[in-house]
Amino acid sequence: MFISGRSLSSSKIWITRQMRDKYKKKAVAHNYRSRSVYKLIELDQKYKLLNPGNVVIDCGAAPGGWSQYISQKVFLDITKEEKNSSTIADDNDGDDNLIVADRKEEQEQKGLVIAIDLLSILPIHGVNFIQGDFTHASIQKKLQDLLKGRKADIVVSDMAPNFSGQHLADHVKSMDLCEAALSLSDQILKSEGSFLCKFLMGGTEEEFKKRLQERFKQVRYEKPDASRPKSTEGYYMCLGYKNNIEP
Ligand SMILES: C[S@@+](CC[C@H](N)C(=O)[O-])C[C@H]1O[C@@H](n2cnc3c(N)ncnc32)[C@H](O)[C@@H]1O
Repeated sequence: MFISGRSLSSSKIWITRQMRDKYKKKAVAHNYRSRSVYKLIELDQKYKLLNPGNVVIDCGAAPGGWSQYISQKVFLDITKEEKNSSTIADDNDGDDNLIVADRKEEQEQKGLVIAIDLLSILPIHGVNFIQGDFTHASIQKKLQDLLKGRKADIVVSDMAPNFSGQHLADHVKSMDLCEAALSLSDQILKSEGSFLCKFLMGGTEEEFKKRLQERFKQVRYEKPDASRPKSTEGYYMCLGYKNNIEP
């Protein structure tokens, strides 16, 4: 018997795994749309990637877990910080709340988050969503239009191809998505900007890493705790874009 393309026994295994998965439980408890948000959170905590007022591009965003977290960091951190300090100074007749509102408005004006995916997503506060194939010139043109000449602080890509079951073919498609994300970064990243991309291992990732090293001061391989050990996925975390690369 099949349920949504899975046999009954593999569906049972999938459901049991989901129920046991600590990141899945955390994502539900914190209203995140994906467990994979914890991969980004781990890397953000380690490298301090995302800050209020940043310009961020999220490639392969559906269902939206990463974009939710990015939006919180780009638009709302300032509110938390200011609220904490206003708890200490509580004798100012609400002046702190005005400061919070002003600073928040300032960040909302400065910050820009653009998310792209083949699939649609439900709206997320502050996130400009483009539906379409990231590798198509028309989609990248829409992205450039939204940027209005501004440069990005960080480009993240959690894009993954539909798994065909043929490991080598999936690896090649995954590296093509990485190449597309890097090529966009060459056009829009600020000097000293960051780039994070997921890939499926399979042999050519070392070649790709060399090209990253030409462009960034630091390139590290990462396998966040939330990335399932059995999965062949890994991430390249790149810091300090050198900005002297011809696109
Ligand atoms: C692992 S999911 C991303 C999960 C996301 N980071 C989150 O936290 O919700 C990978 C996504 O990449 C998208 N994707 C794959 N190829 C793409 C392409 N060529 N253009 C845009 N999105 C693509 C898929 O549609 C899929 O939604």
